Amino acid sequence: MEILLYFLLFISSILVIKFLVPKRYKNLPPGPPSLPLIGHLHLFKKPLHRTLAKLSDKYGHVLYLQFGARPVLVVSSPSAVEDCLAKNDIIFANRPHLLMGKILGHDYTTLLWAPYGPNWRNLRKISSIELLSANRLQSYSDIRHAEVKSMVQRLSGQGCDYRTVEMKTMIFELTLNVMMTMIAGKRYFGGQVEELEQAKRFQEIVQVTLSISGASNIGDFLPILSWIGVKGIEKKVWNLKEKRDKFLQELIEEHRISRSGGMQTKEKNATLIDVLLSLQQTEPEYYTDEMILGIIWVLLAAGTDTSAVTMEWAMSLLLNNPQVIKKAQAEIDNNLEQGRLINESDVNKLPYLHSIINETLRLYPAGPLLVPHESSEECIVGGYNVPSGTMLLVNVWAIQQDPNIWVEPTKFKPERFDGFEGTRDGFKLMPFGSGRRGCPGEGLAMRVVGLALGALIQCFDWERVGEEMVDMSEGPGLTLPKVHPLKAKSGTDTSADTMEWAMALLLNNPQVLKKAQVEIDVKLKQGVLMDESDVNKLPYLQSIISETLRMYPPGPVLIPHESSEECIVAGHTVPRGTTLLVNLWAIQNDPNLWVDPRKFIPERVDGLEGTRDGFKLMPFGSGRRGCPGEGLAMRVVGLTLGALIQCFDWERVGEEMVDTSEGPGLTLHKLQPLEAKCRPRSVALKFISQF
Ligand code: HEM
Repeated sequence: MEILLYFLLFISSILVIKFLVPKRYKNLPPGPPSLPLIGHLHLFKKPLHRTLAKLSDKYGHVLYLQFGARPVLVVSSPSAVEDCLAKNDIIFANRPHLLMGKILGHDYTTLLWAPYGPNWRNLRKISSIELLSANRLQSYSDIRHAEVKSMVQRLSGQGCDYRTVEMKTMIFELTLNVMMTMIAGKRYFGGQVEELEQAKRFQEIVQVTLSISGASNIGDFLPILSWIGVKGIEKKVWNLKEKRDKFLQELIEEHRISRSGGMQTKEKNATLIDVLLSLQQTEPEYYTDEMILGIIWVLLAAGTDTSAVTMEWAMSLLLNNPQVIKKAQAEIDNNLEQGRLINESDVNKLPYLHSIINETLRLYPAGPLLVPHESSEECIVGGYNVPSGTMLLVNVWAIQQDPNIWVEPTKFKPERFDGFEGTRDGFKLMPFGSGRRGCPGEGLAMRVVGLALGALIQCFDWERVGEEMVDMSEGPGLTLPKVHPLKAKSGTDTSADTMEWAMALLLNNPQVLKKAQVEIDVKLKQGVLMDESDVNKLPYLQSIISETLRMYPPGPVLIPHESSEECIVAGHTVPRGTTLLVNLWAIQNDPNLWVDPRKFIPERVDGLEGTRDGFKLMPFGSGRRGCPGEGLAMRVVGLTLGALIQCFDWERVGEEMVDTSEGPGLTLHKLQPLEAKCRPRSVALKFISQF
């Protein structure tokens, strides 16, 4: 079998060299030596923009590479970009045929993937005039304001102390909600989600899309691998397409039904699907469902992650540069009336905020290599001949950090944009691309990013989670994601640690969660959110908390005591002035005292009143220096945990059990912050919707 495979590879490499590798051109741009068959694929290291920047430094800013069977031109100087995207704009206004475009782009017919020609021109016209025009965007400004307000409310609901916030998730959900409300009038994340099943399906589609977007498909460069049956990520992408198309088709159907039922939407409230369906009525042959579906997906795919990663980078840069946050807060406070949340029209009066966004887009452009273009004819770039059918990568990242163009290019200095308007400076700053295939969503992106970032700066003080600077490493993927999702501090306490442990244990023991839900449903009044006095009626919930405190006492070694006199302990003499460390954790997990001590079995403390069992269970310590906050902690944990169990169904994020490794420090906290999936329970929907 192996011999056959090598034979096929050999034969196919000869075929590729003969038929696919372009005939020798004279005056091609320079490039490093290449290997047979794979060309320069062995140099393909992520992040690709950094690898290509190093190669360009060595071989020149017009660089010619061979990714397997595909010739590639990499440009990384303003004049070379001008040659491609201004002088030869039409020639380079095509996209290469890659697997994603074939499957997710409906055989290269959608706006993102279509070749330059009448179909692309028409799609572009529709998006500019009908979907993303200034008027249309203005008509959706309330949607964006409401989403940003809801994010601020959720963050403020966490109290006045600093708390750690999962910034990445929060920002990503905000942009998805904004886009889906504009497109279909639906929000799928956060509070007030109405169609839970639909929301869950959508969330799954988004997750798979994100996991696929960072993967490269080797078959795009070595087609022979596809021919001999090496499919790579192809199957995953087909599955995604099937689920995505079914989901979007149902959304279109829903809108069609409500329109035909006489619920014609007023122009102001029309969603983008409504706009496209009314165009379908006038020209059904062109505006097919498949075409509408393609447009919606491109807007979602191109518009969500790009804006979200830009905000995440901006917040990371701000956390590492607190003086910039202070200056931006002062600008907002001086320009807006006190007590009012920033709105989109305010953003225009805030040049420093605008400079922060430009400086973020300069350092971390969401498309560091733009989207690949392809030449439809032979042309000249930087004095070199470039064959037809060459894939073009514009290394915007390298240009925007070039020390010959920018002073101290790696430093975050929004002031460098003082007095600068817009987001484009010739060909040296162009985070949204340039020319015919430049980004049509720039207006929307700048509104969403400006408003959301402005609100986060206006409404909150921010701090890093630890002493260290926020890690700024870049991950793989198309939209320059951060390797480490951003968290920021907005307090920490033992009650929070206990709740996190309890939730982790419940996720790993779903039968306990079910039993606790049944107890709450049976003992409490239906349709009413539990309150503190209910906790006393719920012995199983209390057992869960006691068992959590047994396995993971917040103070695993009690706060040190000291003997003021000589005394006898277990028959031994202990001198005066001895520090006493009580290893509570060891006692509470001692196999001589507890059966299967590392197993989470709340039933073992059935019938126990309070949280104390002699000296074998005493999470709050004992005696004169025992914890005076026990009562408060039990109320907070009991009520919060109870409400979480009452209101939501919980699931682990993946198949694996939740990692319960313990972190360093005096309080026993989880090493890995807990992540979980939840959805509101039907019994609780009514009161959740009133929050
Ligand atoms: C900060 C946010 C964003 C950034 C940095 C960004 C950047 C880009 C870049 C660099 C390109 C490729 C240009 C080229 O190939 O020459 C692009 C294309 C595109 N963008 Fe954006 N984008 C953002 C947000 C959006 C939004 C909100 C939408 C729409 C809802 C959108 C829709 C598109 C589409 C449809 C294309 C493909 C255009 C075509 O091929 O004709 N983008 N964007």
